[in-house]
Amino acid sequence: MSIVADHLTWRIGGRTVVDGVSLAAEPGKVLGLLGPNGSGKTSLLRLLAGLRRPHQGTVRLDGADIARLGRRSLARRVAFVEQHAATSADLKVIDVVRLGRFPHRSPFSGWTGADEAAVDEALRRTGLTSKRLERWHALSGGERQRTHIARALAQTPTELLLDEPTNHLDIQHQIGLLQLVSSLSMTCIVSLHDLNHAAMFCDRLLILDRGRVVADGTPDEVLTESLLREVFAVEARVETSPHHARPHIHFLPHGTVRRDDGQTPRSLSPARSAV
Ligand SMILES: Nc1ncnc2c1ncn2[C@@H]1O[C@H](COP(=O)(O)OP(=O)(O)OP(=O)(O)O)[C@@H](O)[C@H]1O
Repeated sequence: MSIVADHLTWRIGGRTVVDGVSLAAEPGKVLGLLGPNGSGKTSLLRLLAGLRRPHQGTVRLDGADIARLGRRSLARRVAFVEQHAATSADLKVIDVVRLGRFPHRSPFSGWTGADEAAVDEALRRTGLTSKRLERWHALSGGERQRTHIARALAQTPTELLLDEPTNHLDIQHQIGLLQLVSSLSMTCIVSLHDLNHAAMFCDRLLILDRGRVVADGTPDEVLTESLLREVFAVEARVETSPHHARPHIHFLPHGTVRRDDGQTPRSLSPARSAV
C-alpha cells in the first residue's frame, strides 16, 4: 500500500467533519472518494495531502508518518489538485506547469533536461501542448483545470490526489481526464460526484457520509441500489453495463427519497466494508 490512513479524525467549530476514517490506497490503482455534499471528501483529501493535521489518527506513505516528513519531501511524493485551484500571478500555461518541478530543484541546480521532459510530458498528456504559451488568465475554466492537473503531473508524484477534477470540463475532457488518471502508474485518490464515471474508472470506491466511511470496496460491491437510497437519497436501478462490464446506474425520474430532516439518510452503520 502506498497511502494508509488510520482512524483519521478532524474537527472544526465543535463539529466532527472527518470521523475515524481508515483507508488504504494501492500503487497504480484509482481510489474514488464519493459522498453527498458536505460529507467530508475535501477535508479528508487535505488531511491525506498533509495540508491539515488530524486531531486523531495517522497518514502513512510507505509506512512513514507524514507528520514527520518535511514539506519538501512530501511535495516530491504527493501532488494535490484542489477543487478551486487558482494562480494569482500573470503566468503562461507553461510557467504554471513548470511550478510543478519546484520540489525537485535545489537552490544550486539549474533547470535540467529532466525538468523540461517532465513539463513537456505533462502538457502532452493533458492536451495542452498547443496552449503552452497562452496566458493562464485567458484560459477557459476547463483549460485552467487541465493546467493545474498538468502542473501536478509535472511534479512526477507517486501519489496524486484530485478533488473533483472533472468540474468545469466538457464531456470529452471529463472522459479523457479519467482515462488518463486510470492509466497512470501512480496511486490516485480522486473525489467525484458522477457515480457512473466513478464506476467506470475507479478500481475501488470509498463512500463517505457525514464524515464516516459507510462502504469500501470495488464499484460492483459498493454501488448498490440500497446504498444509493440510504446515502445519496435517490432511487435508482443498477445494471452491469454490456459495454464496459462495470455497474451502470439508471436514476429514476421523481426518484429522490424524502427525509424528515431534509438531509441525506443516516450513515449505514457500522461501516460496510466489502473488503
Ligand atoms: N475550514 C472550515 N471551517 C468550517 N467548516 C468547515 C471547514 N472545512 C470544512 N468544513 C465543513 O465540513 C463539512 C465537510 O466539508 P467538505 O468540503 O470536506 O465536504 P465535501 O464532501 O468535499 O463537500 P462537496 O461535495 O460539497 O464539495 C462541510 O459542512 C463544511 O462546511
